[in-house]
Amino acid sequence: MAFNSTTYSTASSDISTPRSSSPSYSVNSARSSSSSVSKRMSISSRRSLSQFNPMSSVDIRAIEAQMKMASLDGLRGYSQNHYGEVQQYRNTDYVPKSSACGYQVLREPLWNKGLSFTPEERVSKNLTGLIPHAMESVETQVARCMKMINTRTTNIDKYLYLSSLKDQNIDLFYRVLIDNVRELMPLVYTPTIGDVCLQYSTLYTRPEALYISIKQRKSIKTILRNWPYPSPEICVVTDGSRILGLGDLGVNGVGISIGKLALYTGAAGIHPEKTLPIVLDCGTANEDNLKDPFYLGLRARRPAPAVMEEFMDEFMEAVHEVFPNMLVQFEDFETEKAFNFLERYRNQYKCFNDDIQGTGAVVLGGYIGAVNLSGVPIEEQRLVFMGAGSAGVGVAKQMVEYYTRRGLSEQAAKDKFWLVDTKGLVTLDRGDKLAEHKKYFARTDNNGHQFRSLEEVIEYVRPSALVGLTATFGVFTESVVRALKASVDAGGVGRRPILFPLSNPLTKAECTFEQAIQWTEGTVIFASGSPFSPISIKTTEGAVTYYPNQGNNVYVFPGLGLGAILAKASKVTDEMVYISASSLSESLNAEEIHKGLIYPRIERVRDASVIVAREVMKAARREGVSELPESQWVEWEEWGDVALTKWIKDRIYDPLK
Ligand SMILES: O=C([O-])CC(=O)C(=O)O
Ligand SMILES: [Mg+2]
Repeated sequence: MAFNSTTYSTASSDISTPRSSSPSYSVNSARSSSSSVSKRMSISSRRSLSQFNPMSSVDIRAIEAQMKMASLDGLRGYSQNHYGEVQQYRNTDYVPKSSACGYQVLREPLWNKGLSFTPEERVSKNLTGLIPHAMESVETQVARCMKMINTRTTNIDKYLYLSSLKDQNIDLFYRVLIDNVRELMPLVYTPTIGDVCLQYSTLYTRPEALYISIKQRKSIKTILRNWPYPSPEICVVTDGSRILGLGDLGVNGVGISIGKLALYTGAAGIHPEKTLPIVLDCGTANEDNLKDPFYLGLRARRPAPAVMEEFMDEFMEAVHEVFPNMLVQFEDFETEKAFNFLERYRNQYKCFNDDIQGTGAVVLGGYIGAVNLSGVPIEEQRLVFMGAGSAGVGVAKQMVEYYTRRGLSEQAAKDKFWLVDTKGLVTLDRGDKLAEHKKYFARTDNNGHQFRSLEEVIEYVRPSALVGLTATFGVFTESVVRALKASVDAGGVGRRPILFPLSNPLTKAECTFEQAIQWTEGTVIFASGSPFSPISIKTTEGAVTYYPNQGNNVYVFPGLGLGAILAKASKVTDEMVYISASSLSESLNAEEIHKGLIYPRIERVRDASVIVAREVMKAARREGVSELPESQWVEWEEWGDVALTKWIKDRIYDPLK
């Protein structure tokens, strides 16, 4: 493979006044020609600075003053709390005054441009000799990274390579991720991130998040102010108590906050400087962690719920005070806490819960498409949910909303759902103390009969769709899936069963794609939480390829967050969440619809996020929670979606382009 490359010579001794004399260099590629490179740079610098304005109202004069201070103070300013503000100049004409500063440019992941620095920048930033001579196109650098990833044999090693790239050159990391999302998303996110969380204490080399321990609860504001970047706008916070389907991982759960935020940037273009991963370290019930000599968290049991609630109140207040614009995404809190905190804070702060609302919306988004493909009319849809935790109940509630918007009464909509947990069908008269969040869906029409197994429930309900959110591998057995197919077949020829084994990571999926295809003779409409590969089956008429769908909340939370931020929403309303689902279902292109997919291909996740963000923004405005000026909305109303879409696209991060 031949890559574009540029050679040049610029010894600083050749050039006494860098800005007035041009270095000599020869260029092999039109794309990398000096004038086009520097032109591109200056355009991207301007764009990059202006990107901040709508999202954080940066005061340019304050920045200029800060720049002066930074260049006067040299590296001293860098180590202070507010050095992050200096970083906002990385794409402006900020010129470090000493070669030590030049070295610092290479050491700061948000400034480092790897081998993309132009000859002029190498001189003006005192980089000459500090990096290899070659000036490479972005494509070449991305190809090198992919080669390095592909030479590693384990997914954890691939993850570690990517993580260290992120630590050195953020722009390149995101370019590599965005351009290779199908291959790399499973590494920076589920399923690999699950293994990373399991081993986080051992893999740890450097901090990447805020670690707020319950022992430091009086210092939360100070800790938040220690974050180096000045005005983050989105944080993903977990207490590690239910990481994916892996249970309580304590402080090691921080990997999920880091992974989700990588996707806020990769899948929706929120600038990396605006993202803040947080773990609340409140101890753990995980014995393995408590015994592990490398464990990095508090070696204590989790506090009583009331104490946790006080701590959470303090955290939310502190975030609001230190970063008033912050959108808080709750992630992987165990079920009771997840529901409690969402209810407690949703009207007071800008926040949402990804497992209840994000998963709810993404599954609804896919279900809308699946119903159309299934041939089972809406009136005949009957859904069994295996798993009645935060995700199960969150998904079912979004679907109730879908049905009420189609004219059903709330009761009739609710009656379409049968939730099953480890004790069997959730009924009001089951005789155990039902958790609060399960009561809404508890059946009362069971005539005193209790159904203890999933098979019994399927036999009784004869559903059209089966959704799994149990965090238990293999719960959808052959007999369960065949019974689902039989009940759908009984309704008429050509009908297709909907089967969503959604638990993460892959080791927790309720069944595999291959099993689902085999047990339904290929008729299944399938979506899983973590990605399965397509399957080719040889038939007498040649090979048939079946494509799975990934019903993961990555199709929702980045766009929902981007929309809430750009709309300057004061809170995230139910309508905004619902719209994220319905707009997702409308984001497929003709090719995807033709292929029978129910989600856009993952390569198009950024396109889908823009659509979701746009519709979420409009919903925020309808709901009266957008704090954007009215004149702006009036203008968009005149120009329609095209103008708003362009406005969003102009604000999203697309590195090294
Ligand atoms: O992280 C994911 O892949 C989806 C999710 O929120 C979960 O499983 O808790
Ligand atoms: Mg989650």
